[in-house]
Order: sequence, then C-alpha cells, then structure tokens
Amino acid sequence: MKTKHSQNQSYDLQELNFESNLKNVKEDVGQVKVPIIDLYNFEQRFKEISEDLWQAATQVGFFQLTRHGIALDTINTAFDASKSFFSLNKTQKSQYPLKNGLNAGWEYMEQVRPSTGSADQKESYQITLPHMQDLWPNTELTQFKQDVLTMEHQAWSLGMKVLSCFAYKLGFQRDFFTQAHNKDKADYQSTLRLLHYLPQDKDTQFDKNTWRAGAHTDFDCLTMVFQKQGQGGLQVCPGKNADQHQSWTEVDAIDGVITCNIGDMLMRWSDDKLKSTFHRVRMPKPEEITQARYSMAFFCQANKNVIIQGSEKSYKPISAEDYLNMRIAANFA
Ligand SMILES: O=C(O)CCC(=O)C(=O)O
Ligand SMILES: [Fe+2]
Repeated sequence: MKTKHSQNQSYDLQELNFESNLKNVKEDVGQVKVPIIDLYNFEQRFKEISEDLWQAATQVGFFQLTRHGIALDTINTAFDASKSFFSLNKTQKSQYPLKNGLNAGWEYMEQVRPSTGSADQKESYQITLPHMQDLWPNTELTQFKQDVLTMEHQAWSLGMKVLSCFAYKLGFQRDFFTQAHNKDKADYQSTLRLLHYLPQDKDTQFDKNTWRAGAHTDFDCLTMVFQKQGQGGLQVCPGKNADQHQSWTEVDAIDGVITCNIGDMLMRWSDDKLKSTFHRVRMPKPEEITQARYSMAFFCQANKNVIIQGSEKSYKPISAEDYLNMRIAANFA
C-alpha cells in the first residue's frame, strides 16, 4: 500500500490541478440523466447515432450503449476470467506485478487519487498488449489469456466505432482515431483493466476519504465500463470545471449495457467541446459491505507517438506518451 501524497500539490497539467482541488461538490445524489444510445444498425444509422453521441458527449460527458454488438456471453466469459484471476492467492498474483508506467499487470491498493490522497479499495489487472510479456497467468489459468484477449479486441473495435462518430462530427476523416489507436504498432497503449473492489469487514469503520475509486477524470480519449447487475456504486458529476460542479448521480449497473465517458485526451483533442467528466466509485452501503464489486474498463488511449492537438490549437501539442506518463505519475507513487 502506498503512502498518502499531499492534496494541495501543484501539477503542470490543468487537469490535475482540478482533480487535486476537487471540492464544492454537493454530496446529495443528483438527477442528471445519463443518455442511453442504441447502436442498432450502426452503418445505416451512422449520422443519426453520431448526432446522439455528440449531444451526450458535449452536454453530459457520460452515456450508456445498448445493442452495441458485443455479445453478453463474451462479457460474462471475461468477467469469469477476471474473477478466477483475483481468486488466486497473493503469492500467485504477485508473479504478475504492474510494470512501472506501462498499465500492464497486477496491483493491489496501489492507486492513490490526487482528489483523495488515499488508496482506492481495489485491486486491478491491466492488459496493454505490447507489454504483456511474463504477465499472463498461463500456468494457473489455461483459458484466461484467450478469454481476455477476445474481450480486449471486441472492446477496441467498439471503441473505434464510437470514436469514428466523434471524428466525423469534429471534421476529421472517419478513421482518424482508428489510425491513432493502431493495434498493429509497438506504441499501442490502449488498456483493458479488470477491476475487483474489495469486500469489507462488517465492523471496519472508514473515514470519508476512503473510496472504492476516488473522484477523477480519465486520462484517455474514451472509456467503456462494463458493470454487473446488483454491483453498482459508480457515480458521475457532470461539468469538468471545478466551479461548475453540480451533484453526484449514480449510474445504473445493468448486465450488457456499457457505460462510456469522455476522457481528458479527447477533451483536449476536441478543444474542450467533448466533456471529460468527474466520476468515482462509492464505498458499499451497510447492506452491501461484505460484497465484492467486479467491473471492467477499456481505455482508448492514443498510441504513444501520436500528437494530441485540436484544430483550434487551444492546448500546446503533446505526445500521447508524455501526456499519459504525467497522469500515471500523479496516481502511482
Ligand atoms: O469500476 C468502475 O465502475 C469505474 C472505474 C473507473 O472509473 C476507472 O478505472 O477509471
Ligand atoms: Fe475512471
């Protein structure tokens, strides 16, 4: 477990200063509607879907996808693989440790959010394809790699579909973001993250700074979160700028429905048109306290050598590698 770092630290990135000074947010649960977008008949309905996604991403920053083409079976198989990995004992899991700065491997309560200064109550295993050497638990789990790779590929494909709609609306070629998230290149850095939020002992008391995942915005272009029915707790707070904060709204956890949010990389790339949104995972309620929560998140992160800058040049150009490194450094000691 890592030690706390100062909450009033100052960072080079404006995004991180927002995050470390996150306050003024009402603690009541709000009523913001998270738009639901049906991707049925994607090719034929491309323009209509693009308008719906644009509306959701510019107004709210969070949306949920239905009829997106990833079979429930694929998702459940990946959840089963995830559960089997986290069920290994610590000695087994520690053979596959998180590689420094590379979003690959296993960590246990190592992520400290700038907004809270204390460790998230979770463990995670991350898959970033070019960095998986020695990280697959093939000896313990013979089917794991295959099941997880299937999920990774399908999540990437869907992410590229959604991003093609944003490319179209931003006036880029439709495959602009697909080129920028090229799986065949060594500098690919999109990540599938398996998450296990820890069950808690009934009698443990936590202070109000303890979270399953402390409030944050994501570093990437687009995040897709897979949740399981009955394992809720994800909350969002629309409005990126700390002055505009409203209140937190709980996002429904529904099997097969994918919850998406815009990350800071795409907010920059769109000259702030698309909204990256604060979110967090609350601690379990008393009646849920002994229950674990499993989720999976796919982070579309542009390849390392891609330069992030929008057509209006509102931000200085920065490579996706430098951008991600600064964000990872602020979260992992
Ligand atoms: O587990 C969730 O529902 C959200 C996870 C998340 O926000 C993250 O890992 O960035
Ligand atoms: Fe997140």
